[in-house]
Amino acid sequence: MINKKDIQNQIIQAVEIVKRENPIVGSITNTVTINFVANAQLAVGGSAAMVYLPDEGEFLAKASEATYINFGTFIPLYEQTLPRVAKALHEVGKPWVLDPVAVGIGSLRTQLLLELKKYKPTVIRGNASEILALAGLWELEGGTALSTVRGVDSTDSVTSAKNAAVALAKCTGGAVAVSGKTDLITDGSVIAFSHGGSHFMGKITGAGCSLGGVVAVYATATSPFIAALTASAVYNLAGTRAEKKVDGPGSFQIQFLDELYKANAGDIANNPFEIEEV
Ligand SMILES: Nc1ncnc2c1ncn2[C@@H]1O[C@H](COP(=O)(O)OP(=O)(O)OP(=O)(O)O)[C@@H](O)[C@H]1O
Ligand SMILES: Cc1ncsc1CCO
Ligand SMILES: [Mg+2]
Repeated sequence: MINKKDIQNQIIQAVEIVKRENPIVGSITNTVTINFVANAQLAVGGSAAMVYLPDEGEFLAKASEATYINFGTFIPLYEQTLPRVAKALHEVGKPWVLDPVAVGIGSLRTQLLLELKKYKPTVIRGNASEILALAGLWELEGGTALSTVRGVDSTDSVTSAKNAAVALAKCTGGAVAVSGKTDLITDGSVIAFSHGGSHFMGKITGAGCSLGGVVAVYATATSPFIAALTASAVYNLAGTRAEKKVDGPGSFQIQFLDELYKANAGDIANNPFEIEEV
């Protein structure tokens, strides 16, 4: 039986370990939101390091405690960097988070996302359209054709990606997090729905990218499922709190970072969520 209190205790532990240990997390992420990703990782207690080059990525894969790989602004160099880094992570058994941004919009991006399947990302994080399309690309149940993706923003509901998320989690043995108005997090046998956040999160770029970076920070301290749930919970809590203090997306982004920093372990664990068994 899944026990909500037990999950909340694990969230508290993860938050406190991260704040105490300041774990180093390497990222290969898009140029649009790279600064926001690093700032969010620092705000929750992590230490950020961003790279592009293959050998530097391999170095960080081993030297850092977790890694974040985001496909946002794709460049040809990644044809070398990403498989080498994912292979290194798989071999040393370090946790890593995959954000398959805009899966399906180009052939190299598609080819590399197919290639990464065998390195089993610890957590896959994306919006509903990306989770549906990645499951389709990996030929899993619940997936859709790649051609449904139009860009980096979601056109599908979180609940429509439920079967795809479960299938992806069963395929990797890790966790999958689908973001939207309500976030869905699963390890393939349990599903959590995390509530809160703000409509302003869809009006700033990088809420999802930075969420992925923060999942990687928590993945240094706990299981893939708890890491993804903890990150969603602190995002939803900080989003709810920030919205009350601002009147537009510019000030929201600044206030959101402050609220990420100020959120304490107990409040994060108490952010509303429910669980169900698959
Ligand atoms: N309408 C909304 N209401 C509440 N929270 C939201 C809303 N839209 C997004 N969020 C929150 O914003 C965060 C990012 O989710 P989103 O689905 O926007 O990611 P994304 O599309 O990958 O973003 P990006 O690619 O711009 O980084 C999550 O924590 C999610 O809960
Ligand atoms: C807007 C945008 N374009 C490529 S990556 C990115 C950041 C959100 O995914
Ligand atoms: Mg995204």
